[in-house]
Amino acid sequence: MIVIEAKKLTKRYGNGKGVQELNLAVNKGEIFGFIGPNGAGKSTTIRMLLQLIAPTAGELSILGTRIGGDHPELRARIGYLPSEIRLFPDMTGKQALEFAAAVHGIELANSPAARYVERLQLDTKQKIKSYSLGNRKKLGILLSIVHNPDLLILDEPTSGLDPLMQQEFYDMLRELNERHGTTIFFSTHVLTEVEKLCDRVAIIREGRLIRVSTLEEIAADGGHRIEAMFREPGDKRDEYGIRAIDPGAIYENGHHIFHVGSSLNDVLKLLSEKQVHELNIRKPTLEERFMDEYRKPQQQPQDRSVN
Ligand SMILES: Nc1ncnc2c1ncn2[C@@H]1O[C@H](COP(=O)(O)OP(=O)(O)OP(=O)(O)O)[C@@H](O)[C@H]1O
Repeated sequence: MIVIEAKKLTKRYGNGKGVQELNLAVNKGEIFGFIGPNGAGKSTTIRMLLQLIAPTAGELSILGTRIGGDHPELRARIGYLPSEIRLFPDMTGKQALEFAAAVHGIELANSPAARYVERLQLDTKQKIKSYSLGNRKKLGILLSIVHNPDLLILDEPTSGLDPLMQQEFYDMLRELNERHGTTIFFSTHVLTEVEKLCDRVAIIREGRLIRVSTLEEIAADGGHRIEAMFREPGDKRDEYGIRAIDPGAIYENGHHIFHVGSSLNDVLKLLSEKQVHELNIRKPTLEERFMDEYRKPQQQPQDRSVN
């Protein structure tokens, strides 16, 4: 079953920004990462998934319901953690959780949130106004799962959590996913988060989806990362023909960083004719592959495999 299905989903703001013709299919039980640099369109997409804003064009179905008009029944099946949570400051954590459970017509004790309060080491007797940023985040996470949603949407969920709590949070998400079959869709800038959690990842840039892949597919992309420093100072990308090999080549502090496909012959020939001061050739890390995807010159929209 497809839990999130977007076809040519578009949101255009008055300033021409937004997201353009997104095609996306997230399957039931997937942990799906949505990554992209600042301003790429992650929050805009999430707001459309939550029916907080209406698309300008395109189609969207959530949990088998075609979006358009009001769908209160869907709200009972979706959990959402916004990137910045607004909470009632004078409530205690426990009161907030009980309130959220009551809104959904359930007992807090029967909710998955009750199980995780202790795990996340949250003191729910304290008033929310005394909570640190990390504790507010923890409460937000618990509030988003109070009603055991079928689909959990998280907007930059771990910002503000220390590494130990992040790990606890990842374990919790994995457990929710395995025990309840919860489909999890989350946006992030944090690449290690994607690596630790996701089955598949969509990369968005400048409002367009540039890739949807499994992590294995991204890791298996062929190619080499080359970092070269030349005896002659300055940026040699054009003069030495480096940009002809990789239009996305970058120049930083005397280093020329570029990528080639599986064959190194052309680049070795080129380098052998120059005065090379330092050279490093290796397979890129997963993080570098993501950064490459961010930096790549914009391709024709949707010309990479999008499932
Ligand atoms: N209400 C709005 N009116 C006009 N432009 C907007 C509005 N909301 C977002 N934008 C623009 O749309 C683009 C996408 O923004 P969005 O907030 O969705 O990106 P994002 O990927 O969530 O970024 P970040 O990681 O910084 O939160 C940006 O260029 C942003 O400036």
